[in-house]
Amino acid sequence: MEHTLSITISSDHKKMLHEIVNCTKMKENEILQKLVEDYYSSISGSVGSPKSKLTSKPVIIDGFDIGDEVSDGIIVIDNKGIVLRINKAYSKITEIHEKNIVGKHVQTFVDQKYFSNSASLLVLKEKRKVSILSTVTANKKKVLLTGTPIFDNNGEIQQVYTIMRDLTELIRLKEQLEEKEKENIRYYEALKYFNENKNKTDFIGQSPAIFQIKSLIEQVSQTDATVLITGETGVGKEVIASEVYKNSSRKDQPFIKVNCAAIPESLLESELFGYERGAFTGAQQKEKLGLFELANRGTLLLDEIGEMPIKLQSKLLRCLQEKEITRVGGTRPIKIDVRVIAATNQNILKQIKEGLFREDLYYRLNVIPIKIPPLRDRKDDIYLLLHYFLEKFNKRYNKQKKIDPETADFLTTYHWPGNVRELENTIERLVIISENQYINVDQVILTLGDESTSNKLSQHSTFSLKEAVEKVEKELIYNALKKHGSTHKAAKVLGVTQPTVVRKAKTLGITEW
Ligand SMILES: Nc1ncnc2c1ncn2[C@@H]1O[C@H](COP(=O)(O)OP(=O)(O)OP(=O)(O)O)[C@@H](O)[C@H]1O
Repeated sequence: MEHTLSITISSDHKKMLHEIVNCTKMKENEILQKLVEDYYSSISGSVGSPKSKLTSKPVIIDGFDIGDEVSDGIIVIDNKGIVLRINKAYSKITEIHEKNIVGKHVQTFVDQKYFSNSASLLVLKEKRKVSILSTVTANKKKVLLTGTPIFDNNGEIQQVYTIMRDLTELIRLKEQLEEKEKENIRYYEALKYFNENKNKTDFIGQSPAIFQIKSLIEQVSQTDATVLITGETGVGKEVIASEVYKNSSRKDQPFIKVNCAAIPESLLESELFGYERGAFTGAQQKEKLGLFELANRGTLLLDEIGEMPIKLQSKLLRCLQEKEITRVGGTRPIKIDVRVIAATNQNILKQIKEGLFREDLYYRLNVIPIKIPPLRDRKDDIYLLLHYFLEKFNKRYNKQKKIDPETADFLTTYHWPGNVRELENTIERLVIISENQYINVDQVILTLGDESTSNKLSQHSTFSLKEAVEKVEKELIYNALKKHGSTHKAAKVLGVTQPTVVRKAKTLGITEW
């Protein structure tokens, strides 16, 4: 049978109840229910009732000891600052055992730097309720302290009770929320960018460097000027050459690409300039058109121009200056109308110094220089590109893989020695091999490890396997600690437990980060 219990609360108790709600964030009826339960159990004499606690511990709030039932810490001091009692949660948060604090002056703990400051002492000084933020030194926990004075009938402070709320979880949630919000903004921007550029381009990027290159492309596309594109391998030199072509008035004419490094030296001349019938032993009966002639009225990309044999460079220079070519074995100059774009990942100026590249050809090619910075120097683009490739490969392999913010963060901080090509290959591999919907940092590390870490290590053949594993572990743990600042966060990122991080850091000699 159910009974309805009606409770009448005095205005003093109402005030108190209100403060407990404020401090503990429990609901009013939850607190009342708890009090009623305690009351009933006190009548039946069970341990933990207000009465039984009252006999062993000082009063906390007007006769009711709710202390051990709540998750917030509670400390009660008398008007001299001596600690009368703490609840279990207080011990848990501060890692101070009840027997080590009860009976001592609270100032001792501030002096010994257990806490950065004390709300209880402040209440004694200011004789009013105060709320402050403090840090528990032992575990760096951020806590919110709300100290409330209890006055006697003469208006003197009798006791102070302080509620300690552990903000660690709250801060973590707040950080997570902020990260999610940032992620949403980035997603939104990436989506907006894709929608705006969907049908326009395969050239992704909105870093300041890429913006500049885009506006340069717009300007040079309208001319026939020779363009020299430089940058490390995989930065997108060919992509940019295509953009110049697609934006130019020659876009409906041929676009021919030739990799000067891929064609044997003996064949390159005839590939580029063609040959006349019977020009050399083995030449076919019929004449052959070279790539310059095939690209007539269009655009020719001379990729890896730095690899062009010096002998051929003078012929190329003549062709660019005279706008005509002579086939191998021929004497007749043939007029051509070709826009030349050259690309290289070599340092041509160094090659000039070493006598490997003609200076006059360099200046002839370098009319419009486009220098593409490495991917690691344009972090804004990494984020866009990784989502672009994720979408591309999800579509190709019919998957719905996602990248969590932490992983995206990691990918933006990685140094990408192989630039966009390496990022593209990595995302493709991750989309294929990842078993979960979310691609995580561990998988990325393993995938990158396939190529970079293991390659780097295999070059150091003096390492034993154990040493090599330790080296990788040390690097990963150190980087995670440095980036995330705490063993807890590092453990989460590395997908191991926090004690494992602490233990491994110790054995690997990581003492600071
Ligand atoms: N800005 C970009 N947007 C989209 N894809 C890109 C971009 N830059 C590079 N890529 C992709 O990265 C890969 C490598 O690009 P690309 O071949 O143009 O590099 P590269 O600088 O010419 O390399 P290499 O010096 O080795 O010839 C290609 O698959 C290309 O589609």
